[in-house]
Amino acid sequence: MADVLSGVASPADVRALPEDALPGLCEALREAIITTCGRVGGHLGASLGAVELVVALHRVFHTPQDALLFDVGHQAYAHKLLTGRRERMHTLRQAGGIAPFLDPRESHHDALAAGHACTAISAALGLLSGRRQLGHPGHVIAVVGDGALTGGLSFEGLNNAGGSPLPLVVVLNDNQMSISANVGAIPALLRTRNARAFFESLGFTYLGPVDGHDLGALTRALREAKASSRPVVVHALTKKGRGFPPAEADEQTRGHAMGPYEWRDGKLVRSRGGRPTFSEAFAQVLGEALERDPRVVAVTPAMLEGSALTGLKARFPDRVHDVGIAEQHAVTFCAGLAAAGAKPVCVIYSTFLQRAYDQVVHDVCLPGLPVVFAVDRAGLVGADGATHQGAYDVSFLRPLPGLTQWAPMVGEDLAPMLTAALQASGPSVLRFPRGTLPDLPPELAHAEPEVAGPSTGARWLKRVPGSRLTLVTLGPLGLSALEAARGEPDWSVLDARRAWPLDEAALLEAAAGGHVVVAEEGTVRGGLGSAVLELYAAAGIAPRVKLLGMPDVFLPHGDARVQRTELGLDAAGLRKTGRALLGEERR
Ligand SMILES: Cc1ncc(C[n+]2csc(CCOP(=O)(O)OP(=O)(O)O)c2C)c(N)n1
Ligand SMILES: CC(=O)[C@@H](O)[C@H](O)COP(=O)(O)O
Ligand SMILES: [Mg+2]
Repeated sequence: MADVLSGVASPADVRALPEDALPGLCEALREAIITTCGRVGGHLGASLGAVELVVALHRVFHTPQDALLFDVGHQAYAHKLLTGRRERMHTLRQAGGIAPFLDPRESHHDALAAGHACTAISAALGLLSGRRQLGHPGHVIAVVGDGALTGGLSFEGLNNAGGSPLPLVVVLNDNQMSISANVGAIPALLRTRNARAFFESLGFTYLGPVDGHDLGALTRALREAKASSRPVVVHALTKKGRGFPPAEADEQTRGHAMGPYEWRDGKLVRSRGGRPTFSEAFAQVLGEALERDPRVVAVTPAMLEGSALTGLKARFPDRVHDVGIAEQHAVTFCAGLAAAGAKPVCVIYSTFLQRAYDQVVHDVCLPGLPVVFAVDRAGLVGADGATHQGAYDVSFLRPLPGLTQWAPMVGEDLAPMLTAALQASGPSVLRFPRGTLPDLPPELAHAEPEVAGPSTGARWLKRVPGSRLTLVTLGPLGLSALEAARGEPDWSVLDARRAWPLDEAALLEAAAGGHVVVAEEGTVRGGLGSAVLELYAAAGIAPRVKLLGMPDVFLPHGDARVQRTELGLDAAGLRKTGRALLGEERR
């Protein structure tokens, strides 16, 4: 089977295959996807479901002359395998390896980069319009999921495309799943005859529904779409996880994303256990808040699973809202809930909050509504790479008047910070990272009331009278700083606890020794470190300050722990920076 695939180095080879070789090609692609994800993890379910679609697209269209755009890009492993990346597929999502999503810098068969959902239709229409304006021929095809049709950006694209004469091809890959089961009215409509009327009324020719695993039917529909002189939608019905029974049977996500060790010897092994993640610990305290106060509600834009809210959704079906891939709506919906007197907690990944910036500014902060943003995946995210890094939330939220930004260091911080946020009269953020909860270090184990205490200011993790240097940190980095300061008798460590507003008195005290290192897992530019420098400038003092964090580049995929070390954010790196800062002065 693998032999069919090894003879395919480019889409031209796919087109050259006889029709009767295609089922074997699809089987080989599935085998390669399952093996790759088994070894290194990845977006298994969506890629398995799109195998026939990808093969049919490459049979009918000719990339790169024709531009093929996949929404998000998580369903496109077959496309990667058919476009010259097969031999490097084992490096998927690892440092220096094949990218998690699509990127023209990796292959000229990838028309545009993505990673966030709902961009494909707008991007494809822009590409087609630009190509036509510049006299370039070629078709442009946007492959979008049914989940993407819960997002407003997709509809902005459909509105523009349906009113335009350009022959954009939209392939709707409808598997009735987002990450979890898809939600809302539009996915329901897609399974009725009204789907045709819906797209036709938006100005598209509608082809389908077609069985998205029937190569012949798909190829015929795509050929018809290719011949169209108007915008056209090909509606393909697919099954997420197709061809891998454990993924097909996974009722929660149909194998949406798998860790590397979850499939062994043909069996799915869910390698759970160990310490809970920050998301799970947050869901636990959120559950307690939901129990305690009937006004509390939780809102997620399509990330029930990743945000560990599936259990809460089952327990509080009417108070945990999955609103679809609709970050802007999620935030403004929370504004409405808060205006009604409810206490909304918008649980949202840092990277996806970017899409709802105006809603945070205009709908929540400007009226000062008490919405709580639980900002998950804040900091390095690892394998998902540049599109998903939680790099910017502190920097883009810090200028907003009245918004308090909490950063728990340990799991014990979550409950008091959530309580403070729920009691506040204005908006708050709690930012926490991807990954498991850290252990309490011995220094703090005995001081639990202080660690878990209701203090609203910064927290001295180590306070040495007359210290020469203070490590100021945000979130779990406080633990690395504490480790770095062990054996350094004249270093103090201050956990800022909030990125904004600052605990000015504590931070001015931190500067008294003349040396300050500020470390955070967010972009250095505009982050906590910048805020500390602004404070010192306003106070007219000039300690020697070194800022550590995420640099001024888009950090690619890789192992987050390794990246943390490379950025000098582990204990050894912090110690080295502190010593260098003191050493520079000696010289
Ligand atoms: C703006 C944004 N929000 C959330 C996500 C997380 N996400 C990635 S894939 C996905 C589900 C997409 O569903 P669909 O478009 O139907 O594709 P499928 O996975 O079913 O093939 C979600 C919610 C994202 N990538 N971008
Ligand atoms: C493609 C996408 O956006 C999601 O599937 C994302 O990869 C989930 O990330 P987590 O694994 O951190 O939940
Ligand atoms: Mg889907």
